[in-house]
Amino acid sequence: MKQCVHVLRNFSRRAESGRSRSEYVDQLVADIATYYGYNDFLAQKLFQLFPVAEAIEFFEANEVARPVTIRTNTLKTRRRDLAQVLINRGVNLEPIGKWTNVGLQVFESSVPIGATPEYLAGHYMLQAASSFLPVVALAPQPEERVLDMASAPGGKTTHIAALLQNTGVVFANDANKARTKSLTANVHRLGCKNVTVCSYDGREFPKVIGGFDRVLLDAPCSGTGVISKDSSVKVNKSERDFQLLSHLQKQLILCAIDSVSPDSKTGAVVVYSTCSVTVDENEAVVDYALRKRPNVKLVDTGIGFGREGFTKFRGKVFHPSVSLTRRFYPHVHNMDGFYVAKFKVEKRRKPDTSKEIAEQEAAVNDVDMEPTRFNDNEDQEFIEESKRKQMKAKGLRVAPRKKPDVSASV
Ligand SMILES: C[S@@+](CC[C@H](N)C(=O)[O-])C[C@H]1O[C@@H](n2cnc3c(N)ncnc32)[C@H](O)[C@@H]1O
Repeated sequence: MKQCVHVLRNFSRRAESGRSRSEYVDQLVADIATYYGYNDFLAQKLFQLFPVAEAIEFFEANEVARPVTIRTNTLKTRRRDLAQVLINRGVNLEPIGKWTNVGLQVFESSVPIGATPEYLAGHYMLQAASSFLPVVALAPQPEERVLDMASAPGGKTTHIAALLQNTGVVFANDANKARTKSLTANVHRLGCKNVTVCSYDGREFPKVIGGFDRVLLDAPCSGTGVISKDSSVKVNKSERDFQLLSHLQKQLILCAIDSVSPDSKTGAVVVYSTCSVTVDENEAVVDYALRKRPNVKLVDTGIGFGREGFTKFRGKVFHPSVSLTRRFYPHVHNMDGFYVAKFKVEKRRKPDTSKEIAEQEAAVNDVDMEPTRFNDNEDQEFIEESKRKQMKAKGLRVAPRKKPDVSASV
């Protein structure tokens, strides 16, 4: 691998005669896949995100655990007080960084950090630093109505509740009912009194309830930002998984936008985040939302660091404002890979024609896969598959899959 990287950094001077650049790249990606244990498809997909030498840093960082971090629950204590109590118990810790005033990094501990009396009393949440970011961007204000559309197990819900100072209301939704148990447990442990837990498919909003000041969509994703925590991602994701996820994310983001009241005096904000680093799940979804909902615009996340989102990627061109979105990487920021985009929602211009009205209404169920084009029948198959999964998750009976119509293809 080192030899290939060396050559690719100065190809014209170092390449063996007769060997093309793409031969070296193919060799390097194959070696990465073998050495780090990825399937070829994912190794290639992740490799494409970075310049050659940086790609190796990214794959290397995925082999190392990120720092253990906790978030102070300001509904029950202050960071300084919590730090002191934990130090007295033999925990070696330090504030995370200037960008958060509630995070602590734990270096070592003589007690299990997930079972101290302070943990059980809800004084803190064990939470990755990257998970604070979407809520920092959301910046909820006291008395607001907030929807956390995919919220289990509640790291971000409880953070939102704390920033609301237990005023207003947080609708904490998750399509997976089983996961709402841990969500409810965390809501109780942390003493959040302004949270309503519910379990709908996010695509049912805003029909279920709408008119929120702010909506967080911490979307279901492939988890390519958290490979150091879950190495199964290295081998269990295929191209089809990314297509299905991107499709679902596009549907959910439109519903998140439509659930916000543009008349909100304090908010009218949507934050979209994933713990994935792929463009399909991030910039492509955000760009899709900008195209389908002309009443939204991207704004600064307010996080203050992070790499700019891509405005161009492998032949795809996104809206220039996508550079306002932020990417976080394990090898750069020493936190899980993450992506955060913040939208401001404005009043919808009245659609001029009935055709426009129909188009706006249909967009959620009829996600186009642009700029990559897909066959409509295939799309239908993905939608059906995703509906089946949702029904199964809700414990509903699912009809057997339809057999493909072989006669039609002969
Ligand atoms: C990244 S996790 C959310 C983590 C959570 N925000 C937190 O901070 O603890 C994504 C969640 O989306 C939920 N989910 C998947 N499909 C969904 C859908 N169609 N509607 C709503 N939630 C969905 C999953 O059950 C999962 O809990």
